[in-house]
Parts: sequence; C-alpha cells; structure tokens
Amino acid sequence: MSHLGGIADDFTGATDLATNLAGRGFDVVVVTETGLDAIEQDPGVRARLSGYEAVVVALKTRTAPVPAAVDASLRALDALRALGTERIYDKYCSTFDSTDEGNIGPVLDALTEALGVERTVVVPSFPDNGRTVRGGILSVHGVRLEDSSMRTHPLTPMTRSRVAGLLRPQSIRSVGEIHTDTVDAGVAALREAIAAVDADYLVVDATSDQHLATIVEATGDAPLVSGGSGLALGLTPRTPRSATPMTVTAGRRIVLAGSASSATQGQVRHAKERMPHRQVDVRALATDLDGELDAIATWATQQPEDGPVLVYAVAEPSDLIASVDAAAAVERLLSALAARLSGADAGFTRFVVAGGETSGAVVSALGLDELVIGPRIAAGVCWASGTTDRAGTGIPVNVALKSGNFGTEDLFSTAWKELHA
Ligand SMILES: Nc1ncnc2c1ncn2[C@@H]1O[C@H](COP(=O)(O)OP(=O)(O)OP(=O)(O)O)[C@@H](O)[C@H]1O
Ligand SMILES: O=C(O)[C@@H](O)C(=O)CO
Repeated sequence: MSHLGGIADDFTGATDLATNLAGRGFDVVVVTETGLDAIEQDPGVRARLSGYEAVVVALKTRTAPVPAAVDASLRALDALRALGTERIYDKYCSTFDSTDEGNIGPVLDALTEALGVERTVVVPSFPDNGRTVRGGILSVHGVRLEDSSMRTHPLTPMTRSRVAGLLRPQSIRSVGEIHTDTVDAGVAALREAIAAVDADYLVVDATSDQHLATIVEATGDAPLVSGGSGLALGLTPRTPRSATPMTVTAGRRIVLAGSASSATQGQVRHAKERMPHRQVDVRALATDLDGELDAIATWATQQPEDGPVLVYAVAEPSDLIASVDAAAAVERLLSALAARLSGADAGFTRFVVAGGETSGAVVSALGLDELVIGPRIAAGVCWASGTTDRAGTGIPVNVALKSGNFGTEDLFSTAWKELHA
C-alpha cells in the first residue's frame, strides 16, 4: 500500500516533489494523466503502483480554468485512494504561481472537502531554491515575490507577496498565518498554534529545512498537507527500500527550453556558447507552425550526434511576446518536435525540458504514462525514465524536467553527466 500520494499542478512540480521524496529515501514514481487511465482500468497496474512508497500524479492544471483543475485533482485523488495512499500532498508552485482567478484555492477547497479535513497547512517554502516565507511574506532569494522576476511571468504574473493575500481571493475558506517565532518554538508550540488559530488554511512560515521538519512533525499524520516541494524534505518513508532503478538510454540528446523565466534565459545564453542552438521563430508559428517544425527537426538531426543540441524560445526578455496564443504555439511546437525526434529515425532519447507548461506538453506528446525517478541534477530537478507507450514496445527515453527558475547557469550542459548506467 502506498504511503504518500502527491498531486502536482504541473510536471516540473511533480518531478520536483519526487526528487525531494527520493532524496529522503522514498521509492517514488510519477504518473501522468494517461497513467491515471491505467490505474482506473487495470488492476495489475494498481497492484504494481501500490508497491511504491510514494506516487505523485503530474497534472497540467496550473493555468487551467477552475472547474477543469478541480475535476482533474479529484480524479487524481480517487486514483491515489485506489492505491491505498494514506496521506495526500497537494503540490503547487513555490512561487505560488496563480492569479486571483487561479485554482490553488479551489483545488484545496475540493481536496479538504473530499478528505473531510478541517484545516491544512500552506507551505510554499523551498529554502534550497531560495523560496522562503517569513511573516507570511513569500520571498525568492531574499527578494519579495512581487519584486522578483515572477512579476513579469507571461502566464501568472505575481504582483503581491503575502501568501494569505494571494490565497484568500481564490478560496471560500478562511486563511490564517503562523509566523517564524512559533515555528522556532518547536513541534509542541506549532501543534498548539495549528489547533488554536481560527482559520481553515494556515500559511506557516519556513525559512530553513529545520522549519520544514518541524512543520512535518507537527502535522503528524494529517491526511492532507499542501505546499511547494520543500515539506517533502521533512518526510520519512515508512518502509525504506531500494528505489526502482531508472533505465538509462544511449540515444541523442536535446534541450527544449520553452520557459521564459529569468533563470532559464541565463541557462540558454550559457548553453548557446557551448552547443549547437536554434531559436524558435515564435512570430512564424502563427502562420506556419508545421513549416517551423520541419525546419527545426531537420536542423536538429543534422547536428553532430555526439553532443546535445539546444532549441529555445527565449534568451532575452525582449524575445517574449506577451500573448496566450504565442505561449500555446510554443508549447505545441516544442511538444511536436519532441515526438518527432523521439522516433526511431531521428534517434533522440534524452531530453532536458525547461518550463512547467512546456514539460507537460512534451511529456504528453511523448506519451509517457509513468516516470521512474533517477539521479538528482539540482535542487528540485532529477533525471527520470519512461517508455513512449505502455504496451512495452515503445522507446525508452530519459527526461529531466526543469522548473523555469531552478538550476545553475550551466545546467543544460552539465545535467548529462548525471546520466550514467
Ligand atoms: N517567446 C515567447 N513568447 C510568448 N510566450 C512564450 C515565449 N516563449 C515561451 N513562451 C511561453 O511561456 C510559457 C512558459 O511557461 P513554462 O511553464 O513552460 O515555463 P516557466 O513558467 O518559465 O517555468 P515554470 O512554470 O516551471 O516556473 C509557456 O507557455 C511558453 O509557451
Ligand atoms: O515549486 C516549484 O517552484 C516548482 O516545482 C514548480 O512548481 C515548477 O513549475
């Protein structure tokens, strides 16, 4: 029986959570929406997956309308319950990516109702990646969220920093705060505060892994926790055992960077100095997406086979075209490119993908139902393996899904060295 079930609102978030769980000794697998079909339909799949200590469902709901996000999350919950999971970890972004119409609140409302939970913690902090909450204010590397690069995010611009203030407009339930002094006072004090504060959702400060461990201990066996992936760093598997080994492939390598985040832009500029590279002509996509796809696919297959190549959307802030249509077209292009290049003819089997939305589109296009977690590349980023179809006749691939703002500048050229048999 699986112990922990994660529901992540995007794919990089799912592998981020899985990376931290694996780091704590959990045998963990990520399943996609097609993997949910298999859980629902196939008792054999249910029996196999319930052997994992943790199962994380990767949804693509971060920017989805509320009803779709709620439905998908409840479906994930049902599937996780069918695996016997006892605790649910609702994973959203460490920078609380959403708008006032966002779905973090509605999904929490739905999960608390379905689980019959009265209150739950809200903990976006992930100190290893510079995300901290102090006095209820979320900061990124010491800069208030509203003053960070997230202010100009193309899909979820973050213009306020108080987590409770971001959550309240989204939820029908009440939101309170518990600050650092209480967390510093230790498990018993925090437990008391959680019981005493008159609110359903409690935004709990955390600026260190020690704070996260205190929160995990204070929430004990709570059936639901919510946050970024940081809280996982305080969890302990019930039955530690060796992780399922990840398959390492030997095919060609490509970086697909659809993320517009500032860290990704730096990584793109760094990689451009070190590998063959090509920028997506975003304006051309509106009129001739197929032509651009053909051109980039042909270019990629003509590059030297022994090193990675880079296809990217944004290297400088001025490359960004603020339009939902442009964003959707970039996702379509990069995902179709991944599908085409993963075919036996082109022979690409190893993919670093930057950006949550982009990763969701790419993994879906590759048709991966399950991701087995492999070596850690950076905080919240790991290699994973999957098979491009479920019948067992597909092509094994490795993917590293990198959240937009995660990773050091050299990640696109150094990630590969973690990929060894
Ligand atoms: N030049 C561009 N103009 C407009 N939109 C773009 C452009 N390049 C990329 N995009 C879009 O921006 C969005 C980036 O979202 P994505 O989630 O992939 O990355 P991110 O937001 O940087 O990362 P994360 O969500 O992991 O923090 C995607 O929808 C992508 O298609
Ligand atoms: O929590 C984060 O910052 C990431 O896992 C994320 O959500 C990626 O989009």
